[in-house]
Amino acid sequence: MDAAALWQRYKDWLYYHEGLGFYLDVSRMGFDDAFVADMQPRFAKAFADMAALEAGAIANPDENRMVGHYWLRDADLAPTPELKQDILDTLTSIEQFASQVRTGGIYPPGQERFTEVLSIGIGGSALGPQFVAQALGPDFPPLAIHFIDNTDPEGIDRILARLEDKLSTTLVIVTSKSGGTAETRNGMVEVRTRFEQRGLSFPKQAVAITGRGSKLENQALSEGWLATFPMRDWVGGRTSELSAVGLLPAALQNISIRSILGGAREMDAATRVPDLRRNPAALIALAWYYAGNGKGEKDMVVLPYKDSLLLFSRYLQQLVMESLGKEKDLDGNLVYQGIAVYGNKGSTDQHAYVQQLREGVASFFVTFIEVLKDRSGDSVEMEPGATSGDFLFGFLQGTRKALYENQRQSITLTIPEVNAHTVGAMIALYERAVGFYASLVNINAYHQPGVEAGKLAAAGVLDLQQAVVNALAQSSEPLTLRDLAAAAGAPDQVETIYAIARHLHANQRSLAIQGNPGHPDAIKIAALK
Ligand SMILES: O=P(O)(O)OC[C@H]1O[C@](O)(CO)[C@@H](O)[C@@H]1O
Repeated sequence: MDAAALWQRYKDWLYYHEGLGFYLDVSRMGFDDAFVADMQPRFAKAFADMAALEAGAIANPDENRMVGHYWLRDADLAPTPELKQDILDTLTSIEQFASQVRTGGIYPPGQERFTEVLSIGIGGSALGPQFVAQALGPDFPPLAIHFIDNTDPEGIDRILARLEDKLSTTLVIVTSKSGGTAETRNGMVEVRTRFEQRGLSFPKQAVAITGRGSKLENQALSEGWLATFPMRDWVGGRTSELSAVGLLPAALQNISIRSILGGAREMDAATRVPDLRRNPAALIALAWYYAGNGKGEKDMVVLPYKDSLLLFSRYLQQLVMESLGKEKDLDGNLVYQGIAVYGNKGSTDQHAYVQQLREGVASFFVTFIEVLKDRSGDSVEMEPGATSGDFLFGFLQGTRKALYENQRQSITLTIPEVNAHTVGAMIALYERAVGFYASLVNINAYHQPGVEAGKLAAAGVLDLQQAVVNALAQSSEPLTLRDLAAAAGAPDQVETIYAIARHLHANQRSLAIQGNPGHPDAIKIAALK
């Protein structure tokens, strides 16, 4: 396509939202008019599905649940007056609680005020708050935020070491919709133990964000934690950023949660328009479908050219991959759907993997995110007429062009600046794009059956570990792996028992490996006395 034709295509497909100052360019995706025409019936269905979802249909049939994250930013949309009131009341209680904590009305025992927030959660109960904290957190927040989002002991120790002197003024938020996620429970127990070792009362400094009736909620209520906030069953973990999950930590950092919600609401209105060309989320879903042939054949590389958006790619990774990565479609056919998402930030990645993007395997399309405003205040010139921001801009444009010239496709999203309003809008944009795409390929975007298999397998490994330790304790002499497996009642699990032995040995717990661990058949395992 020559330059004039490309410019025409750019103008033909350019989407601009005046209120949000938001642009979307899909001109560098190679679809033609015939493809768009072919897709129209699928989009008609996607728009109808979305309207039904917003009206309260059971859009998550496997779990028999409504899908209501859109109601969080426009409570008038909630399908019943009770739900509407619940949303409004929760918002008010978040604002009141956060304001009292910030101003010292709610304070830790024996201290003037809370100075830190420690957020414990994983997946959808961590990624949104982490992304928003990095994107919008002020330089000097009233409460500095820290995260434990794994069951890695060293990771937990590192955070606790940083908080050591401030534990007595740390507000702990435990976030878990199910209230039973092992990693989150472990993080909570670890932190609680540290509190107790320091003579601090954990309940007096703890808040739970969790589902009604969950184990976590019961614990928080029975122990008299500072507060509990709800996670409703009609809000999924990966779409929970604009529920208490994201709003409470944001409000504690003095980020305007009304602006985040307002931006999302405005984007929701824009993505409710049942016309492909006038709907930015539909355009994104169209581009995804085209790029990957409706089967996720191309990965999505997310390249925000702004440091504060670094975690957006990680946030999108869960949103897109946990929603779209499904074995079966809604009719039960095996489809193995999904879109792989990765990314970091431009132009940093130019000096890492962009080499492969430009010249290597063409297994992807790029989503560029451009932010028009460079910084608050003036910029110095690095070279005559060129600031640091001009360089960043130039690298984005240059990479986009270089990729296109080598038949690598891209989408470009442009926002005026990173603020609460635009961040809310971006979250809403991708929530909707994922919903549309799921309709296009006929899958349930709102469940995650695959995750359960890994959780069950992990529990099985821990049961086996216990059986191994018990079997060794009853043995009067060291055992070969094969004999140990037989004694533990798991003769076909020798490899897992080898892994268990290595791990326990390295931590000097319960057993020791005798012999060269590189030769599994030659080693013996002895109980540690
Ligand atoms: O909020 P919870 O129930 O602790 O779950 C955390 C995360 O774990 C998952 O359920 C996957 O295991 C995600 O969907 C969810 O965001």
